[in-house]
Amino acid sequence: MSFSRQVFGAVQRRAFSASTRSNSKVAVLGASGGIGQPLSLLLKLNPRVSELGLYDVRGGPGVAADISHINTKSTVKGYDPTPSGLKECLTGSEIVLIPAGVPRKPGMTRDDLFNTNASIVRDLAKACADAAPEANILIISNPVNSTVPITAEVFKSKGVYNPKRLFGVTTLDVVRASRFISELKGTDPANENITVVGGHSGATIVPLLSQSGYELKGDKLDEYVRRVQFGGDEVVQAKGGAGSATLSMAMAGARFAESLLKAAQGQKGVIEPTFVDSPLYKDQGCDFFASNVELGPNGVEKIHPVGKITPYEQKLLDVCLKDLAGNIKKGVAWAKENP
Ligand SMILES: NC(=O)c1ccc[n+]([C@@H]2O[C@H](COP(=O)([O-])OP(=O)(O)OC[C@H]3O[C@@H](n4cnc5c(N)ncnc54)[C@H](O)[C@@H]3O)[C@@H](O)[C@H]2O)c1
Ligand SMILES: O=C(O)C[C@H](O)C(=O)O
Repeated sequence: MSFSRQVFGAVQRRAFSASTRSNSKVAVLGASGGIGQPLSLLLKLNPRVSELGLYDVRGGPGVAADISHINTKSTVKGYDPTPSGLKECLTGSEIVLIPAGVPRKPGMTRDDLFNTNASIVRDLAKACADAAPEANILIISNPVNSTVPITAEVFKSKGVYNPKRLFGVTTLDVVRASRFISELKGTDPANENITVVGGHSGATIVPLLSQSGYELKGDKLDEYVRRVQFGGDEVVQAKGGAGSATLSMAMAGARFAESLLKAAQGQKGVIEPTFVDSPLYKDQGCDFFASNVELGPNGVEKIHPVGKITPYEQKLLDVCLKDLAGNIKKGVAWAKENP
């Protein structure tokens, strides 16, 4: 049963019927924010989650108190920004989602967030490496192309890096690519699943429409690709300085967490696009790359190659790899200089 169906079922039936393991603790770091709150709400509605830890530099216990009244079985606890609060929130977590950090304003690129968010993610990664070294770490904070390599460096420096358990969440790009093609083709977006590879910013986002069997030509194809690559900017503009995508991101983050939980609980063939430590383009300076990844009880089970693409898509990929290599290099260098 799909997650959205489970959510609606939960709300309507007041009880969950899913056969689930009872020990999946999930932590959200940045739980009071624009993404953190709806993401925590969706996780509370997920019967696969037994315990929710909600941490933020401000307001974690308030959000937790509110969400804890929802009549699903999981327990919820909020944590304040004390060293013991963060440690307690993380201890025993199977999944840690990190949407902590500042969002863009109009005119900014995701890379403009680097100076603020790099240290936020580094410090939270240190706490994760100490208190939950075996958890699946899901990085949402931008710029994802750099914050994921920063997290890897932190885990490496503490001797606990497991490349199979670190994920940059790029699900929103696939959600958008699927929704936008359904608008053009008049199909049900729930049945679309467009492959998107690369990274998570501008030209590093590469939708592979040809693999879905659809064909767009000329300006129509250019416009579609541009909309997928710059969908985030659409929301930033529309919010006029009040932040970036939060609700759609919460849905995407909850979907990815659900997929990891399904895979951990024994379901086979769970595939999600995600930005991981990947062999695919290491020879071009990209130690991390988003492609379809089969998930399993140990995190990354199998990284799928990009597959057959058109000459048009190859050009997009070439531009992507150049930009992405720079973003990754920047994150690694910063983490080494700012341990
Ligand atoms: N990966 C994606 O597809 C994607 C999509 C949308 C947004 N984002 C990114 O997610 C991040 C959060 O966006 P938002 O709209 O929720 O921002 P927001 O400002 O609404 O919320 C961020 C939250 O992080 C908290 N925070 C800041 N420093 C912290 C720390 N050291 N420890 C714990 N919490 C801390 C803040 O108190 C705040 O509650 C941004 O960097 C944004 O660019 C990524
Ligand atoms: O656009 C942003 O800055 C937020 C996020 O990365 C998005 O794709 O919506």
